[in-house]
Formats: sequence, C-alpha cells, structure tokens
Amino acid sequence: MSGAVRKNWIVGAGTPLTGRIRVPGDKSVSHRAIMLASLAEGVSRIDGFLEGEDTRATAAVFQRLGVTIEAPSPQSRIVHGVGLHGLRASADALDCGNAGTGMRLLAGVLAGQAFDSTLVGDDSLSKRPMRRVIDPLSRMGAAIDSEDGGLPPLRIRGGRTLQGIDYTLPVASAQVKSALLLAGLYAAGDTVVREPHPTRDYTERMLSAFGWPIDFEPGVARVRGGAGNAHALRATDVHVPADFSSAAFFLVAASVIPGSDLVLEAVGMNPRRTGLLQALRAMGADIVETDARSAGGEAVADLHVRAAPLRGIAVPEVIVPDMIDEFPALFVAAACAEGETRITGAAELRVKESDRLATMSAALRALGIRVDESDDGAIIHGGAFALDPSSPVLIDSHGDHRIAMASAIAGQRCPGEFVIGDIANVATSFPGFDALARGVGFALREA
Ligand SMILES: O=C(O)C1=C[C@@H](OP(=O)(O)O)[C@@H](O)[C@H](O)C1
Ligand SMILES: C=C(OP(=O)(O)O)C(=O)O
Repeated sequence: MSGAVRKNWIVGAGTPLTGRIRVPGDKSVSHRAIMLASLAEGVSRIDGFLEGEDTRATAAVFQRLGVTIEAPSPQSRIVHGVGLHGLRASADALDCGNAGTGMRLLAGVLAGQAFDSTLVGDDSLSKRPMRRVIDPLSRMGAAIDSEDGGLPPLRIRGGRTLQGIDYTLPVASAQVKSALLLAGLYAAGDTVVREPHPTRDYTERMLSAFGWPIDFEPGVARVRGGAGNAHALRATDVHVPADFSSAAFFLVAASVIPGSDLVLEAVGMNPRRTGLLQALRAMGADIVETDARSAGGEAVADLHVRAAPLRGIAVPEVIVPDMIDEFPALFVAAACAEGETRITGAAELRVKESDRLATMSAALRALGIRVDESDDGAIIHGGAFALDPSSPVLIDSHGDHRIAMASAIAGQRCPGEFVIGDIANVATSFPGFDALARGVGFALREA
C-alpha cells in the first residue's frame, strides 16, 4: 500500500509441493459479509473472515460510519448491525486501501445515505476506473463527483432520492452489479441488473440469506426497492469458505513442479469462480475434487492436485469472467506448458491492481519466455525458464498481489534465484502466503 515499507522476495528452485493446507477466507464474501451485517438489524457473526488488508479496510470504513465490529479471533467478526438507516456520517475520508471491491460496493451503499461521504484509496486504487459505477448510480439519482477521468476520490452527496433502474452492464462485473443492487436497497421500485455474462453471485445470495426480497438467476438479478422502510436486512451468521483465487496459486504450482502431491482443504467452489479449474484440466492438469459438500450455504470441496505435464490451450472466452483473477497464475501454467496458450476477451485485466496483461507479459519475458501481447489478451509460448547470467533479474510486481504470487510460482521452476519487488500488497488478499508456501516446499524468503 502507498507509504508502506517496500518489501521484496527472493525466490529460487523449490522442492516438490506436498502436504494439506487451507488457504484464508474468501475476499469477495468477506467484504460483502461486513457490509450486509453492518446494514442489518441485530448481531451477525462472521467465521472464516479474511484478515487481509482489503477486507480490514472495509471493516474499518463501517466502524468509521458508526458500526461496532468486534474481532474475538483473527478469523471471526461480530458485527452489531445498525439497520439500513443507522450509519452515521464520517468527518474523515473513508479509506478503501487497495480494494476495488470495497470502493465500488461502498459507492452503492453510500449513494443511499442521508449524509455526504468521500471514498479514497491507495495509489493503485486511485488509478482505477469508477465511471462504471458512477454512471449507472447517477441514473438512479445519486450525486457522485470524481477526479478527471472518473478516478477516485469519490465524493458522494447524501440526501438523494434513488429510483430503481433496469440496467444492462456493458462489461461483466460483479462489482458494478453489486453496487447497483446495494443502492437498490434504498431505491423506490425494483432494481434489475442484466449481465453480458454471469458473474459471481455472492451479493444476491447473501441479500437473500439476510432476508431481503430478491430474485436472481445466472445473468440477471432483481432486488426489491427498500424506500420507505419497505424491507429490512435481518442479522445472519456467515461462514466464509476458503478463497478459490488464493488456492489457485497452489493449484498451478503443484501442477507444474514435478513430483508435487498437495491437498487444498475446503475451497469455495462457486461455479462463477472456478474457471481456472476448467482451463487447467483442459491443459492436462491432475486435480481431483473430494468431499464436495456445503458449508454455511456455500459449495466447498477438497482439491487434490498432483504434478502433470501441461499443454497449451485457447482459453474459451466464455470462462474468462469465471477466472478473472486467476490469469496471473494461468500465465505461469502456460509458460510451463508445451505449445501455445491463447488468451482473448480479457481486456478487463488491464484495469485491475496493475495492467495484468502487461505486468505478467513483462514478468515472463524477464524469465526467458516468449509472450505476444494483444489489446485483449496474449499468446504465451511455453518453454523453459532461463535467467540472464549477465545481470540479476528483478521482477516488478507493480504493487499487485497477484503478480507477486504468480511470479513466486514461476521462481520454483527457475534454475537460479531472482528478486520479486514490491510484494507488500500480498497482504491485501493472502496474508501468510509466504509461510504457507514455504511450509509445502517453496523456496522463498523476504529480502
Ligand atoms: O465482486 C467481487 O468481489 C470481485 C469482482 C471482480 O472484479 P470486477 O467486478 O471488476 O470484474 C474481481 O476481479 C475482484 O477481485 C472481486
Ligand atoms: C481485482 C482484484 O480485487 P479488487 O478489484 O477488489 O481490488 C483482485 O483481488 O485480484
């Protein structure tokens, strides 16, 4: 995060990955659990909460808005909900840190309040596009000012009367969908959101679990308007599954490091999140789901992965939204595969914490892999990693947690050591990644 001490990793050839591990709680579910529990009437308990910087920032925002949130243990939160109209103005700007999810969903919540608010973020978040939420929220009656180009900070004026809308998203985005559904809780009339491709449905499912009237199916959600106290959210306990996007790094690492045999426990298996599993299996990966079950209303399974030779594929565009955060890891799988892997229809990767098409292409090229980048994707030519003996290799993660972790996997297949720069933001989504990774066989140390 901006202002944080710059931390680096040194990575090098690792050993086969073995053991059983559980990665931390799901980031998307943790953000939403804090939000809905805060707006609910009564006390909700959240278990399996992601103690990452992104989700802690969201909890801190609601504390600033007057919500009492206790942390009886690192992975639990007890949220004393204040009801839909119980939030109080904050004199200070509300800091979303590095989290696009936090800022975009909060824009929806705050558009419906009686008071003004300002949302700010770190250097990376301050460069991310917010027009995608400002425009439709404005059509609902919200008043939101931004910096030129639709960038944060967002100044959100309160006291507006919101109207439900029927809106078709121009790009598949669960964050934009969720912002509109949350604003819809304060609107007169229903809010309907239609998607060009179905995206993760946690907001819809959690609204329903908190007792709000909502209808949804893949690709469309209709939330009833809550103007005039027509409806309320009722406190509910939330069990957060392990984050598939965090498990993804180990699925790829164990697939490409020869001799690996690793089990990932209780991974969230929402079908809108597991596109990488389909892609890896099409590439030849050996990943077996065992003990598929439901935990707190979410599908989870243990994933048993053994190393296997991979071959390149053309990633079907239809699964791109289902693996949108997994492309940095997929780049590494593709580099280790035989033949070419083609990615298309993934221009959204350019507006994440970094331009992930550019940053991953640069990372692989620094390790001797040929990558042809295009506007909306890349062709990765699988091959052997090679380090230039004449100069030490430094991969810049650009402060992007997923670039840092993906590069660390590549390092395990490299003949020598290299440095990954600016890794502090790994703590936004996956605190403890380094210790967990070392515990199963990664060669990785802080520098
Ligand atoms: O709704 C969410 O929790 C998220 C949606 C995705 O973003 P977009 O909605 O921008 O695709 C994803 O990249 C992000 O990590 C989390
Ligand atoms: C894109 C991501 O998150 P966010 O948009 O919340 O910053 C991510 O975690 O990869």
